[in-house]
Amino acid sequence: MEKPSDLLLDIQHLHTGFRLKGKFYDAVDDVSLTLRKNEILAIVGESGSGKSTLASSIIGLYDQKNTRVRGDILFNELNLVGLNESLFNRIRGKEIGMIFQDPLAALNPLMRIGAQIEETLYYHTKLNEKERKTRVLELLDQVGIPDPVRISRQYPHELSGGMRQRVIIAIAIADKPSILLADEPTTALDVTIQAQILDLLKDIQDETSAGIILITHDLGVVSETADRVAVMYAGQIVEVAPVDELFTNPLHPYTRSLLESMPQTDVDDEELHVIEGTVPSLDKMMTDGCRFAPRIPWIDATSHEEEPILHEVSPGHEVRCTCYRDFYFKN
Ligand SMILES: Nc1ncnc2c1ncn2[C@@H]1O[C@H](COP(=O)(O)OP(=O)(O)OP(=O)(O)O)[C@@H](O)[C@H]1O
Repeated sequence: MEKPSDLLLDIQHLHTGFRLKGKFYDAVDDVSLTLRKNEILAIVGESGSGKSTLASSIIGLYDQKNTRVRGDILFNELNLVGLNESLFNRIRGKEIGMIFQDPLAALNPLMRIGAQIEETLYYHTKLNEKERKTRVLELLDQVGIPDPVRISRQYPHELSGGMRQRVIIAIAIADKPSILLADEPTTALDVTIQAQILDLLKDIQDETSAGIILITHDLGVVSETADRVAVMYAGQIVEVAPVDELFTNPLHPYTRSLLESMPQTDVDDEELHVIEGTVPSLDKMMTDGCRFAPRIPWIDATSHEEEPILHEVSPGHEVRCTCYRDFYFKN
């Protein structure tokens, strides 16, 4: 049974809108989600579904002038929505570690690896110089880097992509944050290295009990790593479920379509076909009705709800709109 104290992040009715030609359009539209200690929550969806916007809302990294964020993101009773920049600077890196897709872009090309990790420790801890240097080597060892002394003296371009991502992870966990936010952490890496980095994230979760938000478009990554999955489409969560439940009993037509596009899926082949189309751009997004309806035009309009909500179909498994009940694939 989960304890209330396990709750790390409580996102309620989050709307994040971008200004386009003088008008705000919500790229994240009424998203409510929780993250608990020791859990890997995957957020999946095609390009443009709002995953990165959700991540940048959590860590407060957006252009204040052209972005409107409403709702609540509660972290230890602190609301991150509207938090001032100096408080956010204390939370980012220290309480919420970040891992991004492109480690090369996230590292300073002119600074040795050890110095970059030490810089984080300098800003976020009270360790003295000697302690920081020792901790740098411990961190490199923790993320599976062989010969930490040698690697700490190297520059980012001297390391492979997988090694660089390990360095980014070392920086992200340097101050033992309670939350790790990983946005497509393995997309730029080849398959073998991807698996190693995912294993490393799981090891870190085991060792630190951190809650991890893993943003990805890759359901293979999800099946191997996540505990719970939220599927996003056009700014909304369309289905959320424990990982096994999502893979064995996918309900929303969009989830089923994503699963069908996965190689070697277990879902019944005869029944499923990939649905054509893409996520609409922000200014073309429907604001009412089922946003997925245009991609399944053969489903009768009466199957959709006028204002689709998330329905709990079993404990922890929710699906948006009633159309899933009548859904079947047809080419
Ligand atoms: N700064 C911005 N200004 C205007 N529109 C934006 C901005 N950032 C994202 N968008 C739009 O918001 C929508 C959601 O984008 P977002 O990057 O969050 O999706 P995503 O699911 O993370 O996609 P990807 O996997 O390609 O990163 C898209 O239509 C995108 O074009």
